[in-house]
Amino acid sequence: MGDCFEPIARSTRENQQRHLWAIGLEPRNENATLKHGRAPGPCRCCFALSVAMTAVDKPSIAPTAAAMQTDPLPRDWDAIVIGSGIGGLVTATQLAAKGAKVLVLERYLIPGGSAGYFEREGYRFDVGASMIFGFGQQGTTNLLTRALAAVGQTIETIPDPVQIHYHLPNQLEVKVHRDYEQFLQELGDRFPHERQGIRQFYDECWTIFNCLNAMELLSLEELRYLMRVFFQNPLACLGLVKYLPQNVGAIARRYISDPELLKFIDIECYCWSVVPADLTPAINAGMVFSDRHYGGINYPKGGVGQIAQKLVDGLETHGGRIQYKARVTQIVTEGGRAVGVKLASGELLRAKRVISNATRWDTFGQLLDRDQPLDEDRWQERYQKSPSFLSVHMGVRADALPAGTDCHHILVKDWEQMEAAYGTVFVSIPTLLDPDLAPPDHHILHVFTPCWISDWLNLSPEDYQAQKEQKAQELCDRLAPIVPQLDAAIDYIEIGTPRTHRRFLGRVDGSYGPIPRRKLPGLLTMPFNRTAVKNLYCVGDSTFPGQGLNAVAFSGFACAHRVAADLGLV
Ligand SMILES: NC(=O)c1ccc[n+]([C@@H]2O[C@H](COP(=O)([O-])OP(=O)(O)OC[C@H]3O[C@@H](n4cnc5c(N)ncnc54)[C@H](O)[C@@H]3O)[C@@H](O)[C@H]2O)c1
Ligand SMILES: CC(C)=CCC/C(C)=C/C=C/C(C)=C/C=C/C(C)=C/C=C/C=C(C)/C=C/C=C(C)/C=C/C=C(\C)CCC=C(C)C
Repeated sequence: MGDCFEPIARSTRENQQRHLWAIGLEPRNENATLKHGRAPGPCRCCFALSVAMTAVDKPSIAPTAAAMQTDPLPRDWDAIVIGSGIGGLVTATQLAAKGAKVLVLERYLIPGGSAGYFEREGYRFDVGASMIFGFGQQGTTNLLTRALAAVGQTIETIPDPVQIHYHLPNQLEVKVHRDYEQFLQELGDRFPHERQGIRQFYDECWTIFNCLNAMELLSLEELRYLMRVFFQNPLACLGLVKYLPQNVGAIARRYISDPELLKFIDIECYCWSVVPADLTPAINAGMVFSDRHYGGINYPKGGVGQIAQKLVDGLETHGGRIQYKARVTQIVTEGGRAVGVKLASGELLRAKRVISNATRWDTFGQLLDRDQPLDEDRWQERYQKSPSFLSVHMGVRADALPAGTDCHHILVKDWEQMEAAYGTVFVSIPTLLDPDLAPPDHHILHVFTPCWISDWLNLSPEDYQAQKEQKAQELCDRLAPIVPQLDAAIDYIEIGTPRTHRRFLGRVDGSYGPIPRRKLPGLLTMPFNRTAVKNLYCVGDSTFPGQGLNAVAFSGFACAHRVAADLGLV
């Protein structure tokens, strides 16, 4: 177990490369199952480490060589960021680039949160989805490209020619091609009577996207910025004002009446917002439905985990620091203002500003040292936790995949079940884009489906294990349209449940994020970054504009801008 217990002396990069994300180690590592007689995969040292992390909670700093030569930790930070999800890291890097002294505290061993990775037996698995927006080269909505560039980093990416291959009820097979016209043609061929409505609907989404993509994207809580963008681009601003309170379902029904096509628009939304079109904000739909054809879906070479790693590299070269195995247990306030945080080790760290990348439920329900502010009660009355996921990570023989298989798939058997637990199946095969993530002649298959943590509580270890295996088998059986002989081709399999997501991502109930309890006015009721507690900010998917890497990157840009303005740095 020595290997993993030496991160203090290692560079961040080495620490991360040695790490194995412990998704399958819940509650113990025997959940990893290998077929074809290879020895069980997860290494004992990492199991020990994951246990050590929760049991001992002894923080360790994993500085780069450059950072190791710098001074010891300052006593007073300009900003402390709780959590190194992409929202937290974009905030931290933006602040560091503006000259702030920033410390990121991460409870886990590597950065990235749901955009992290883990390695087993020569496979590098993405913890979350592998469908990445925000890596375009033009406009202003390419927020991942921009966040990296701001701290001198770039990532090689691989373009995905098809965003999603849908396998839907009534043999509705549709591919969302990167080429917009090809996509419209294919969908129109299936619904020829709606050809015009289809174009009008998606074109209106482009109108939204073009407004966003024409302006600098910063904090909507900063009046000087709002005035500047308004004078620079009044029409785009007014366009966004118009769409902010709208959901996309109403826009779709303006142009489309075929009920099956409206169901298709629902799954187009559900697969990233986890709610149907009537509950999905129009601005987010405008982003997703257009950017996939503009900047495109691009996979980072080396896996999704590269994004967080490069942001950390950029943070450290700009004087920021990150501390791993540093679980924050309390946000400390004095006189009603946030003044610092307490770690599980008992250490108290002070900062002028505290920024939480944990979910709002965790931030205000668990971490804040005083009663939850009334604003949060109101927010919880409007938004609820989305389900979590059952995730099956597999290594499979390459010859099992038919030629021409696409990277991302969605399967729904029965429209009535689309929103039900286990109703929609998501599939990512990132090795079709980056073969280096698996051993030669093998692929990674990440299959996941929404489900609630309540299904996985109060089970004995044996029942928990048996339920995992049963549900994973049911999921695999549903993959026949994509991988006909899957069972015989599996080389490695590991199953994560909502409990795994809760434990290793630190997300309440393993939730994917907030979803509206009922129809709300678009994005209008999503909170920005400031909170009711002075000097405490939130960032990530429980802030405007919600889930998604590009969305939380926006939230990071906005949060850093607001904090920098409050610190007098802009
Ligand atoms: N394809 C995609 O678009 C894609 C892929 C992966 C992830 N995602 C999205 O990324 C979004 C999540 O990003 P995010 O930035 O909001 O957060 P996150 O949940 O990914 O990261 C939060 C981080 O905070 C850490 N943390 C939580 N509580 C802590 C505490 N008390 N002390 C120290 N650290 C703590 C966690 O360990 C984690 O690393 C989700 O919306 C998800 O959908 C999208
Ligand atoms: C001045 C005046 C008067 C006024 C003002 C107005 C204004 C300016 C306004 C503004 C606004 C803004 C800026 C807004 C923004 C927004 C944004 C940025 C948004 C974004 C979004 C994004 C998103 C939503 C994304 C998402 C994504 C996702 C979630 C993804 C996911 C994925 C998955 C999960 C899938 C998977 C699948 C398979 C596997 C198949």
